[in-house]
Amino acid sequence: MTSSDIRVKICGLTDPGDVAAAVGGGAAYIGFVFFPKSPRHVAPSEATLLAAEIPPGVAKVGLFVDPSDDLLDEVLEAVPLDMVQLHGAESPERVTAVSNRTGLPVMKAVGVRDAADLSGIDTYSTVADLLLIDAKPPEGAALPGGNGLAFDWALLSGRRWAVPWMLAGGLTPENAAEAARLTGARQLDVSSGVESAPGKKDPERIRAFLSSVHGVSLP
Ligand SMILES: O=C(O)c1ccccc1N[C@@H]1O[C@H](COP(=O)(O)O)[C@@H](O)[C@H]1O
Repeated sequence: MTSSDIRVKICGLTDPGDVAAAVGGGAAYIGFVFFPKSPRHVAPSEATLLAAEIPPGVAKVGLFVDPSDDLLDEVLEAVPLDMVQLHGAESPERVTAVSNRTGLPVMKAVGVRDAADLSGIDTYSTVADLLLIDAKPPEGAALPGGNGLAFDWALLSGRRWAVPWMLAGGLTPENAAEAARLTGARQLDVSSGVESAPGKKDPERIRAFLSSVHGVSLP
């Protein structure tokens, strides 16, 4: 077992006070949601202002769901993103195309409900710079992520991929350390677990999440 600091992404920020809580608490990544159906959606102009509060060394991630090239261009013109997160049904070819178009590292989300879904992770490990292993949304869900739903973490036990990966789905300040220990994840992504209501981040929960994984011993 080694004790190491886990890198955390706080996703779906819409408010400068929440950005300050995330940065002050040691987040490695801040996520902005460019998906109008999400309660965490921000316009490019809003994200520009929030991004200005983020110091170098903390990565600014733009979350997109099956984005058009026009949307990618519009956002990238306004917001100095460091990474693109693709959270829709993008094919491996589309992941490569987005990477080439934006010139940014691409993190591809893969939904997991049961063991049969694990092959999807292998598929994207050859084209994405980072994998985001998230719970599959419930049937008919309005959002493909950000549902506060966890999957069976034991499915990932002992599994490794050729590229770095991040664990997401239903993480909270209460379960994040256990999730990291069980899966070996060295990076975690959280959205609804640090909110007081959908789209309303809670700075206390952001700080609690970040301190809960400090110094966790990993396999
Ligand atoms: O947060 C959203 O609104 C969202 C919308 C569309 C796709 C993904 C979204 N969020 C991502 O979902 C996972 C898990 O979120 P949660 O912690 O279970 O609420 C996370 O990667 C977010 O980046």
